[in-house]
Order: sequence, then C-alpha cells, then structure tokens
Amino acid sequence: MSPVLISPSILSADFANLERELGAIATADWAHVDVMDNHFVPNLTLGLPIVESLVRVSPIPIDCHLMIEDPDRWAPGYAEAGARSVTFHIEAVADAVATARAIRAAGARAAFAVKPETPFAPYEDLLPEVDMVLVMTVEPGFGGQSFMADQMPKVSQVRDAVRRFGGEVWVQVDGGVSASTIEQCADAGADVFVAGSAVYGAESASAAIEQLRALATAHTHR
Ligand SMILES: O=C(CO)[C@@H](O)[C@H](O)COP(=O)(O)O
Ligand SMILES: [Fe+2]
Repeated sequence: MSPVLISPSILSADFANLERELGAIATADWAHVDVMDNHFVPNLTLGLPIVESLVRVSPIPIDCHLMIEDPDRWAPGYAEAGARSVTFHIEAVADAVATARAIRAAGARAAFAVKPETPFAPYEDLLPEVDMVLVMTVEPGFGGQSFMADQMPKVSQVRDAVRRFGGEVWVQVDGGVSASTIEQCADAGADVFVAGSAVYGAESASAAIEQLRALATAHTHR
C-alpha cells in the first residue's frame, strides 16, 4: 500500500454525472463525499440516499465528511450504507465516543474533524476511539478556498499525539490542498489528503492524482 492516501472531493465534480465523475478518479484511494446540511455549515449538498447510490457505483471506497448537526443520530447510517470512512465534526457531536463506536460497529473507520479555530489538545484522549483525525485547512462549507498554512502546527500536534499513543491513526487534511500546498501538509505529518478543485479542475484528474501522490509520498514520514 502507498504510504499516503489521496481522496479527491466530489464537491468539485459535475453533480449531474456523479457515476462518471467517480470513474474519473478511479486511480485515487478514496472518494471524499462532503455531506452538508445547511445548518452546521451554510451550504447544502447531499445526504444518505445519494451516498447509498454512490457506494453502489464507486470504483473506490467512499470517505464521508459529515458537516452536519446531530452526527450522533446520523453518522452510523453512513457506515451502514457502506462508506469506508465516516468523519463527524467534534464541534457538532454530543457523545464522540458513542458515535465513533457506533460507526466502527457498523463496519466503517471512524474519524473526527476539527475546524480551523478548534484546538486539538482537548480531544487527544479520543485517539483510541478513532482511525483518523481530520484537520480542516479551510473553514468548512465550500470548495475552492485558500489553503490555511497556519493549521500546519495543529497537524504536527496531532501526528505527535498519535506517536505518543502508539496506535495507527491517520491524519487527514482537507481544504485548499494542491500541488503547491501538499508537501507542507506531508511534512507536518498528514497522510490522507483531500483535494477537490485541484483534481476536478485539472485537465486530467488521474494525472493530478498521481502528481499529488508523488509529492506527498516524497515528503511523508510514515
Ligand atoms: O470539506 C470541504 C469543504 O468544506 C472540502 O472537502 C472541499 O470540498 C475541498 O475542496 P478544495 O478546497 O480542495 O477545492
Ligand atoms: Fe471535506
């Protein structure tokens, strides 16, 4: 297995042709699906019925990023629908341990995400309960925003905490990740990279995926 995972975000894809758009990223590791409810974030995308359909036609596993209120209630359903990984926001969840356990019990990898202004340190004790931590490198809600380099110390902090913990917890970055920003993410300790506009905005999605993979692999510490 490659030491890094590339997870293109279909938020930048053509929503009228999602099966074809998933086919275009078949050489990636995961397909990142941004679920937004217009409450936790000021944008509305798609929900469970569409994720169920995407799981059926996707050539690669689905990586669900839930930007929704009350993930305690909804997140396990995305795991039951067949998503490989389900990420809820720590700012939205009431019981992170119970939600992560319910996601894992339904057969998916569990993860929590932190917004740019949310510190990681108060949640370090959750590491045994999850398979990944997502450090947002933009304010959640929209694709195509500028990368926030000031989040790199937080990525390093998560990586250091994972080393101390000693288990295998992946560190994901999401927002503004491109050929010009991915190396600093890998240097800081990220190993799962979400990229929307950098992949779907490229002339060739597969060439963009390979370029991102090569750059990240050259800078990873995993
Ligand atoms: O979760 C989000 C936005 O909230 C992301 O997954 C974006 O979809 C990434 O898009 P780019 O910043 O890579 O264009
Ligand atoms: Fe996302």
